[in-house]
Amino acid sequence: MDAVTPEAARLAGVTNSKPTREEAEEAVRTLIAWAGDDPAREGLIDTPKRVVKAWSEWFSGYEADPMAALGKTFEDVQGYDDMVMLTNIDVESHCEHHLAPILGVAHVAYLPRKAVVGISKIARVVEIFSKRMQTQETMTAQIADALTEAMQPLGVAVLIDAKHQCMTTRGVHHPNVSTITTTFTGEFKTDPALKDRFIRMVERA
Ligand SMILES: Nc1nc2c(ncn2[C@@H]2O[C@H](COP(=O)(O)OP(=O)(O)OP(=O)(O)O)[C@@H](O)[C@H]2O)c(=O)[nH]1
Ligand SMILES: [Zn+2]
Repeated sequence: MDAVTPEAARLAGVTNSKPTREEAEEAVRTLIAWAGDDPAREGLIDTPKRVVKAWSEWFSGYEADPMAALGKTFEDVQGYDDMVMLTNIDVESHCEHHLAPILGVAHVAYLPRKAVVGISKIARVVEIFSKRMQTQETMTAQIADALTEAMQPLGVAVLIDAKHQCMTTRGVHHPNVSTITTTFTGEFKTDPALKDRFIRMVERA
């Protein structure tokens, strides 16, 4: 994570440069000491380096632009005009309140107006938004917004079903609770039969 993209800066509301890798590693040493261990002991000596590297994977979504991922659309689909749906897209995110993992799946559908996108790009968009500090509600809405902006479809449906480790491994400690969030736009909002079809597909996914 060496550069802050304009997209990331806008989202974070910052324009100043980010801390150096060395400063980030020093912050990890501080947290290790605060937790009660010795950051200088052999087993922990390389941990700050590893943690910073892991963070650049877990938060790689600040570097990526979802609209660039959705930049290429196709119109030659032989008149195909029904719902396109991807189920069980893995979601590996972190809650913005505790930086604890959010693990689950996203189900995403859209009703094309004209343009469609490569199906892998939908999974990429889920990944880009999930690899940021998030709330599940924001992530759900952002995925729907990005697809709407890129394709101007007749409607979008997004359902995320996830477990928040801030709730399952600490705090209120309910290990079995799942959180489900949905965003429906356009015809998914106005046509109950279409929304029902989406829900039924999710149930059998
Ligand atoms: N709405 C929403 N809440 C979330 C999400 N991720 C975590 N939270 C909640 O954010 C809240 C933060 O509450 P606070 O009272 O500020 O923090 P806390 O003292 O750590 O709360 P507890 O988790 O209840 O121990 C908690 O209720 C979390 O369950 C999310 O994606 N969406
Ligand atoms: Zn949390």
